[in-house]
Amino acid sequence: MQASHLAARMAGVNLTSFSEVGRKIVGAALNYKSLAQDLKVQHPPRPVIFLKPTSSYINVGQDIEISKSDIVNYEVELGVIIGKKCKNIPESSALDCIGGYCLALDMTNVSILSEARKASAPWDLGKGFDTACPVSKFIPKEKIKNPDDVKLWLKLNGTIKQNGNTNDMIFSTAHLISFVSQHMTLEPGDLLLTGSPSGVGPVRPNDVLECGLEDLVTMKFSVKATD
Ligand SMILES: O=C(O)/C=C/C(=O)CC(=O)C(=O)O
Repeated sequence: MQASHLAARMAGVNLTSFSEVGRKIVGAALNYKSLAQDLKVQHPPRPVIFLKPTSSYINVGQDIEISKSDIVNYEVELGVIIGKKCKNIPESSALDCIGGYCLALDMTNVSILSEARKASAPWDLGKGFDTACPVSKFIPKEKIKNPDDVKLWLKLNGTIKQNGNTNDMIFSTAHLISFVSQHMTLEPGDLLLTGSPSGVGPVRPNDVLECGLEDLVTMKFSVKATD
């Protein structure tokens, strides 16, 4: 068993149930060069971090829920599951904090988020609505040798829309963990969303999203209208 998985066990956290037991979801926005280019934004000088509540988690078999009047984007991401308590961790040892991984969708309510950005207001409502964080099953740490070189893809209704690699990230996985740990303690079971490659776009009710990470996992979610 990996040392960080063991540390989590000793802290009473079963990482395979991260979406039930984890206490926070920390996201990094605009962390891919290709997406920054698509959106015509400058590379951020430091990671742009937001939080999603854990009530936004859904697992395979549940539906993404949106209002017909809102623009809601899909964003496929590598999720890092924290395996041990991390506070003020240097980048050189940050990868030791990883307990495992998952594939995640950072569903984003663009209607709300763009208004928030214009008003320099917080991103929470755009990122944290119920069903905004669909996740795969837990992927053991040893299955991914290098989190900064992992292929990920997404299809919308069978058409490929995102096809990226984490080697396109602006800030590495270790940098993100280290940076966040200088500001908030990361705990076993927490999820770090590492950003999304180019090709993000909107979903409509009855759409089906399918995505995958290397040959490790695929997952499928349907979109339903709440109104
Ligand atoms: O720029 C915006 O309004 C929103 C950007 C995002 O939602 C980007 C991400 O969350 C991401 O790059 O992963």
